[in-house]
Amino acid sequence: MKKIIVLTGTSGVGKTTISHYLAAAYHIPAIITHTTRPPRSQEKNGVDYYFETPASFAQQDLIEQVSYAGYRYGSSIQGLQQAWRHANVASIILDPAGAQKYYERLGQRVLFWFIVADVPVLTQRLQQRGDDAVQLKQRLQSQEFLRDLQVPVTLQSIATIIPNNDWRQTQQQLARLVQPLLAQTD
Ligand SMILES: Nc1ncnc2c1ncn2[C@@H]1O[C@H](COP(=O)(O)OP(=O)(O)OP(=O)(O)O)[C@@H](O)[C@H]1O
Ligand SMILES: Nc1nc2c(ncn2[C@@H]2O[C@H](COP(=O)(O)O)[C@@H](O)[C@H]2O)c(=O)[nH]1
Repeated sequence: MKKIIVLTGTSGVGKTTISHYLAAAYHIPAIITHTTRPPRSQEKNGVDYYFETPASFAQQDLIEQVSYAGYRYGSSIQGLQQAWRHANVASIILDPAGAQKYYERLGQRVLFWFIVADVPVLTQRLQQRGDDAVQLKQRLQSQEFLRDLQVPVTLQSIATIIPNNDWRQTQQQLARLVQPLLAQTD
């Protein structure tokens, strides 16, 4: 059965880092989603996101879409189909509402991994990542940031919690989770 790892957690917990690691270490492709948010300094169109205008975002064929800290985000059916053409397991980064939608549509195919880290740790990481200071301040105070510190109640029963304070320990937990998954046949 094709599977999708849904990575969720608040800003700066390491979702992108983990999705890149899953791709590099385990050949688990990351599905690229769409956003109207402007790119950060290191981000590239078609790699980190498809960066859209509000008009081009509205033309996408999306499975689900949300507003987060003032911008639109959404994931396309084509992204999922393309990833599953090449691999049995793919990953995607979604907020809790998107994760809930995927679970409703895909049921047992969804592996819901909720990433956590201590707030002082992730705040420092976001500063070091070079996030714009004004935008970072807004984000750390946003209701979405605070909401996404905890597993949504509706997904608690399927959530796997992944602490990401220490990268070596994170890698070890990922290995324990991924190896049996990749060993399963389709
Ligand atoms: N275990 C770790 N140890 C040290 N630094 C880390 C660790 N995990 C992630 N980072 C760093 O923390 C910063 C935030 O990580 P990342 O961009 O992956 O978070 P994110 O959850 O995708 O954030 P956002 O939702 O804001 O895009 C990055 O600079 C990344 O290199
Ligand atoms: N429901 C969806 N959520 C998404 C999608 N792409 C990203 N996200 C989530 O948005 C916030 C903000 O992301 P950032 O890159 O600006 O920090 C974060 O929680 C992501 O998980 C999507 O297509 N659908």
